[in-house]
Amino acid sequence: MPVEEFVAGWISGALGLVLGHPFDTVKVRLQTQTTYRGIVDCMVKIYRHESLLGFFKGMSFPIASIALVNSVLFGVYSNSLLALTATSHQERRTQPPSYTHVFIAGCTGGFLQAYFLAPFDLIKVRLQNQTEPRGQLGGPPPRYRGPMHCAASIFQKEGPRGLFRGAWALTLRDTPTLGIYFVTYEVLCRQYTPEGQNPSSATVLVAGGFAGIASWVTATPLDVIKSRMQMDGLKRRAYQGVLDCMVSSVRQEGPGVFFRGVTINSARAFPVNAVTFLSYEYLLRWG
Ligand SMILES: CN(C)C(=N)NCCC[C@H](N)C(=O)O
Repeated sequence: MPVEEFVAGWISGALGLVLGHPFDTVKVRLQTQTTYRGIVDCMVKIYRHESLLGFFKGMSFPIASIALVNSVLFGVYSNSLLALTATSHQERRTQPPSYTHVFIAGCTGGFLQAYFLAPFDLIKVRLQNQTEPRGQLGGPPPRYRGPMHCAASIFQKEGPRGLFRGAWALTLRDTPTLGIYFVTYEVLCRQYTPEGQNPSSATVLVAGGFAGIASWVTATPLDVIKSRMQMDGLKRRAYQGVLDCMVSSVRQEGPGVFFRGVTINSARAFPVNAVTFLSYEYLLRWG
């Protein structure tokens, strides 16, 4: 099993993550809180009340976990393609796999990474939703003092299963959309690359960016539900499950609720995934 795919997935994911985290914080707030009038209002309020640091809340855990999560995604994707087509990463330029195989391998990667991602994503979302400024004297203390405290208090109150709150919605979000992610990337790379050659850096950047947008636009409805399920139960339980969360969100806020955060999700997705794919391709070519 080629391990370089896992290492390349880890490093490229970490680079993308740092770049996209401020956008991610704005997206999570828009999806789960009703106090913001839009992207700009949300950014201004975060900056005023919580300073620049407010945009980076909850980032340390994803950084620590990206090694595991992205290497599972890219490693499982590439090794599934190897199992389906018997071609390595290098051989795939001369013998390109079918889009059906790319889709199946992407879905497999997405399905497996969701279980590794679930507890880390839960902690990230809980910390991103804390609006208290850091270290302000006299103000109410935040519920969670940091990622470890957050993990420990969820574990204490709800047991190990509590750490997987929202995992089902996350799996439903990531399985098909990671198939779409890798298919979009492959279609665009093949479209703009002469046969048998490696795609140029510009092609990789554009294909990676659009793969990010296509997958996040289709992922947004379940992303909203996932974030709401993860925030549920802090005060009282509002939802019985994924379906109940969908129905009551639509009843209360209309069908537009499924596209809450789609603009910021797409704006974040382009640079994050352009950088992720560029570094992934280069690491594998040098490796
Ligand atoms: C639509 N989904 C869930 C994805 N495309 N997931 C792949 C993640 C890529 C990158 N770390 C990101 O956060 O955009």
